[in-house]
Amino acid sequence: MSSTPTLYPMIVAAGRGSRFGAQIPKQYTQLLGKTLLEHSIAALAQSAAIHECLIVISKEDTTAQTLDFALPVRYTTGGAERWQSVQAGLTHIIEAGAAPDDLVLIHDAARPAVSPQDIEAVIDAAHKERYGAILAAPVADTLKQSLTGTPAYIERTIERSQLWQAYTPQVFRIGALQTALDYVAKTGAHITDEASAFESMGLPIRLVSGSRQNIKLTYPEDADLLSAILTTRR
Ligand SMILES: Nc1ccn([C@@H]2O[C@H](COP(=O)(O)OP(=O)(O)OP(=O)(O)O)[C@@H](O)[C@H]2O)c(=O)n1
Ligand SMILES: C[C@](O)(CO)[C@H](O)COP(=O)(O)O
Repeated sequence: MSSTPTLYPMIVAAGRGSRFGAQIPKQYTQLLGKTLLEHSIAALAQSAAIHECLIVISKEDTTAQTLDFALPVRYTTGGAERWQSVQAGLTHIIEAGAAPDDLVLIHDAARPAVSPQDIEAVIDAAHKERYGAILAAPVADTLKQSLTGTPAYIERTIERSQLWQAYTPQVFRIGALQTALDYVAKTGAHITDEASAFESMGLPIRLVSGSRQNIKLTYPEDADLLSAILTTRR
């Protein structure tokens, strides 16, 4: 394992934002006068460990290259699923010369409120791991599982003492992530984060407890909450 692995940051911004329901992809929604994508890159720029970023965009995207980012950026085209966008970004990074033991940091464009402290905590943790680490937060609410059917009724409560909600950044060894995503492609597994690819291979990924303010803009009501959080960062 290299003594000083290089860190390759990537932001995934090739989604449609269908649950947000705007006319434009949610990464271009304005909060406090800037797009979500500009906010998320500015958040990465606050980390002393990050000096540039690869942005993964959809092939129809004509907006990203008109924006003003806080970091030097490069672009590559994403895929239909989020993991395929990550895989495309990984291929770009490997073709640019990354070594298998180097690290890739993957962050959602939809998470603009990640703190520099949390970014550095998950990077530090990944440096100590064979495979990687992710930001997450212990589940704080009582979780219910519903019966099938409408209206929804409770079937049972899920014991939550070992439950976490996963965030980004997620940071992995590049060679191991490439193998894990190839495994996902071969098995056709449906995954919503890269840690799941390692789990499907029985490989350990470290959980790093982070701020619950690192929310993802998913539904319309998330916009006011994120604007309030970002206002406190000014
Ligand atoms: N094919 C995809 C799907 C998602 N993403 C990115 O992954 C992040 C988290 O995904 P999500 O919140 O699900 O975004 P969308 O897929 O755009 O939202 P939705 O599922 O509501 O359509 C977002 O920054 C999104 O742009 C991506 O790069 N490529
Ligand atoms: C990667 C992620 O943000 C961790 O919570 C989440 O899995 C993205 O899921 P989505 O369904 O693509 O929003």
